[in-house]
Amino acid sequence: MSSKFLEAGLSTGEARDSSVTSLPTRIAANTPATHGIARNPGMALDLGFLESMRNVNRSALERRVASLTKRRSIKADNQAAWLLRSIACMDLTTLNSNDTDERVRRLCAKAINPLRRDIAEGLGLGDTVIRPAAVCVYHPFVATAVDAVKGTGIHVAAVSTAFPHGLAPLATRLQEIEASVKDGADEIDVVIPRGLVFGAKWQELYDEIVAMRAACGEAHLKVILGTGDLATLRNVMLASMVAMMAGADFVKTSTGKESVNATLPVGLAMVRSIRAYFEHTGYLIGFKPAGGISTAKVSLDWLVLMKEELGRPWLEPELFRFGASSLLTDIERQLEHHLTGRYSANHRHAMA
Ligand SMILES: O=C[C@H](O)COP(=O)(O)O
Repeated sequence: MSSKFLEAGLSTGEARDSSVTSLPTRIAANTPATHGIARNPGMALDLGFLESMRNVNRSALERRVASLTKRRSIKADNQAAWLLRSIACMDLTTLNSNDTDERVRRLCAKAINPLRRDIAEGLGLGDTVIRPAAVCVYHPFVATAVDAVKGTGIHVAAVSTAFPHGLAPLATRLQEIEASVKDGADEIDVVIPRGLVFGAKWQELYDEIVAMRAACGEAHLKVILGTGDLATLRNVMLASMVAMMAGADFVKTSTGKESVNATLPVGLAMVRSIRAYFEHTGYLIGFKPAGGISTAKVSLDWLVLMKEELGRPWLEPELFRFGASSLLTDIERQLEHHLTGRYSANHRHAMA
């Protein structure tokens, strides 16, 4: 397998339902796959635009998800290429109460060498380096992670705003962002206080996210909505839109700590908001489903959804990430199975 093969595996039209093609076609015509994506500057809060957003039909979204996930068939060789893409679009995460510097160093070591040598060799990767886009850690471990991945190109993402509930005073949350940036974080995952959504306090939510974006400086801002807490798909779409208007680089589903985390229908609602923002402003916003994504098969469903709904640019780490703590283990197992026809025990694919 060569890097050329990796690309071919993604461009052979595995997902067959192309009922929504206008955005992928337009973006493919104007946007290189990996470079030149202008950073979203945000815009003034436009309440009229929010009001004009149509109500979301949950069953229509569910039907669309079902058609995308049931009708796709990815051939075995291409499946390996897609799984490598899942790794490249991953924020390899540890967000546990018992995290330690040592655990974070092990996570970073895994990010640097995500595949066992025999698997990488079996796939014929040669000089092609496949690594997660970022490691994602709590603020106290940012400096450790920055040191551990230095020189590898792997980004360090920090959850820095009283994660996972976002309920500290705004000034405290902004200080935490500034401290993470100072310690070297390239990306900041912030979580919104969900109460602002229930109260339709869009101006307050917008102002908070604008302040967070300013505190990030050059670091990219991912805004976590905590979708499992937001009660309705309309709330999810409106909160996504407010976050993008306020300058989010990515919108992200969940913290991994809600009782319901990333689901495909909710993800589709957010992706449709990204589409609407693009149509309105011309800016491309990234998407990060996170929480409970632990199997290779489900990661393929997400990749197909991105490719079919938004197009090829959203199969790049600049615009798509999985937030996941255990997905890499299953992908490695599936790749081993692809090569040998056998599964080995999880402990042979050691994580942090
Ligand atoms: O942002 C990432 C999530 O916290 C990871 O959730 P997970 O442990 O369910 O994969």
